[in-house]
Amino acid sequence: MTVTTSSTSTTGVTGTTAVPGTTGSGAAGVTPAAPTGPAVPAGGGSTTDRTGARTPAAAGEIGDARRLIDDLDERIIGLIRERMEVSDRIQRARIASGGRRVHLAREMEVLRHYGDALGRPGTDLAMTLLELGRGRI
Ligand SMILES: O=C(O)C(=O)C[C@]1(C(=O)O)C=C[C@@H](O)C=C1
Repeated sequence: MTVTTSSTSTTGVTGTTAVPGTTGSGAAGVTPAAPTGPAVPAGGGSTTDRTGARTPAAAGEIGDARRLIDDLDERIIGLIRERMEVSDRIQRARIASGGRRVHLAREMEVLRHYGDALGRPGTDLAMTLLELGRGRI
């Protein structure tokens, strides 16, 4: 199944773009443009492009900021992978010494660290990082 979203550039050109992960084939997840959506949002107003902006200036700013976010996300993913490797190394050492994979007291420290820094979503993030490191328990 392919889900498409309607988009209209600030130049008024309307097309469709596949939502990532919803295409059955195609590496880039992009389907050929086929005009479907309205050129003007329901309820009036100016045109929007794929950023949701209503002006070219805002679209440019959002596009620039999204590139920064994509770069940050790539670095975050790299750090997460690095964390997983270090976590695996610790667990192997503990298991080889006769200990258990999981060390709950340490997990509490990690959860508190993220919770103190980022609040409840930080605790959730730490739970995910721990799961990535040692699997589900
Ligand atoms: O610090 C440890 O002892 C680890 O094994 C690493 C780690 C983690 O990913 O932070 C993973 C599993 C443990 O249950 C606790 C923490």
